[in-house]
Amino acid sequence: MAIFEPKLMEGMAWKTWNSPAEQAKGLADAVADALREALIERGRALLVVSGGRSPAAFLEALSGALLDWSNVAVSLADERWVPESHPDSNAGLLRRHLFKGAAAKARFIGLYQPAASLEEAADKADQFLGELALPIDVLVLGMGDDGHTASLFPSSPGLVEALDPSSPRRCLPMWAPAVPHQRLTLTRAVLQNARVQLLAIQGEAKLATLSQALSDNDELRMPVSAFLRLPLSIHWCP
Ligand SMILES: O=C1O[C@H](COP(=O)(O)O)[C@@H](O)[C@H](O)[C@H]1O
Repeated sequence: MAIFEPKLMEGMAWKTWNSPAEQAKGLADAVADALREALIERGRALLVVSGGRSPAAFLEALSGALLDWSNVAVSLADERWVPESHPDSNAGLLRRHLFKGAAAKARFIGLYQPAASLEEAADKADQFLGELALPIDVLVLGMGDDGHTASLFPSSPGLVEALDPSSPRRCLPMWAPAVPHQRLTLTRAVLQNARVQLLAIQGEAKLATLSQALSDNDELRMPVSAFLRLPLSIHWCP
């Protein structure tokens, strides 16, 4: 199969894996190495991962990594506004696939907050996320077919504020076109300073979306564009 690799900014890294299983293992190795480096340099590490369907195998592989999980804090790039017991909860995804064995010792700082409205939940999450020792050491982003990343959705009210690189907000409410519509996202201001930035995508449709985002460079139409620069490494598999 001829693999088409999109034209990247000079220095940005690209890795093609043969299968989702190889991608999951390779990504988990890269993340574990970066966490080990942070633990050596700072004695602690902050990992932020994405939700959705595709990260399950990667999270499983990462849960087996040999590292000092008791000094690792884990948070989410975005969350659906549902409690952890809900099947769509990203926190629930982490509980099922990452926080097992030694990785259960990691400290989880989630985004979900019960509240009367999504806006109030985002305000509460924003306060609570003050506990994060920023900057993020390792960030693993995903991407939807519409070019959203985290829960930075092209059609959502509040997107301009969430993409403001100097916003004082850590978390904002967002509206997704797919259920569950109500989302909480980390803002670009927090995400953009991650020391190690990885984007994991699978399939030809996402490759086409990524190529479009790289050529258009229009953050409001495809918010992933905001992150398509150094130090991002992109991991793709068919
Ligand atoms: O809704 C979401 O979708 C994207 C992509 O998810 P995937 O399962 O198609 O890889 C994800 O990155 C984002 O965190 C999530 O909330």
